[in-house]
Amino acid sequence: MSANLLSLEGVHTHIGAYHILHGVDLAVPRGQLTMLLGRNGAGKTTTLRTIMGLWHASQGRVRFGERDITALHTPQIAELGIAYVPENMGIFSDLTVRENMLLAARGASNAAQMDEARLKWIFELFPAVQKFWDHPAGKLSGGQKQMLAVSRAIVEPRELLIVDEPSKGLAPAIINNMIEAFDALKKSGVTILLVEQNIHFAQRLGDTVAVMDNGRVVHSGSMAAFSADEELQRSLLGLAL
Ligand SMILES: Nc1ncnc2c1ncn2[C@@H]1O[C@H](COP(=O)(O)OP(=O)(O)OP(=O)(O)O)[C@@H](O)[C@H]1O
Repeated sequence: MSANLLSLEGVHTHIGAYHILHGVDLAVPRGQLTMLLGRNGAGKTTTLRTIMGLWHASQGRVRFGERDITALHTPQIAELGIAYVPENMGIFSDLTVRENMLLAARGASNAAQMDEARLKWIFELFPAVQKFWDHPAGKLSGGQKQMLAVSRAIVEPRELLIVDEPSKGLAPAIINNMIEAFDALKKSGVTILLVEQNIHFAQRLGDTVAVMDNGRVVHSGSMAAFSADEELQRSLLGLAL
């Protein structure tokens, strides 16, 4: 069994006439939390969308475990055990938190059919999901919406959880809650890939780091080594952690 749950090898992605990814090599080690960093427009979201089959690689390979998923369609990729929370979170504002959760739970037509132990575990990770269970999701704060989005993604067991900018626009206290929740998720054995702009969030949670620039991964390694190298951070991100 490979040490990497997910890997991209030489991935090129075109969006219409634009050549966006120029040979992305990325490894997401099993059981770890990998942070994908990079300046605005570096290609992070495009990389996530290519993994999920929302864009298709024009060259290169995406592997999930032993499987080549490069040409699969998004529902097949999700079915294999990958959950994806896009930047806009995909929440239905007019539906209640409960209804949003139900839509994500395959096979459950009412809350009583959702896996009770799993739901209890999600409520422990994200108490706001329980607190606002019967409220319209549109009324939740930004942080609560993000918690609901991640809860939806894990309502069914998944091997890999991919989240685009989970800390975006959140107040520091809420960011701390998110950090605790992702830490608990990681301890439960889920492999996680996060795109982040918040460098402190990245540093506190990441085991592994990959930095993108101009449609390529230009650095990868341990987060500890990256955190200790201010010069490298400055040259890749234009700032120090
Ligand atoms: N639908 C699209 N059509 C044309 N160009 C696009 C499209 N989506 C993204 N791009 C371009 O691709 C490049 C990479 O965008 P992407 O969203 O992947 O970057 P990112 O690293 O996630 O940036 P950010 O941190 O700002 O979200 C950018 O130059 C962007 O303008």
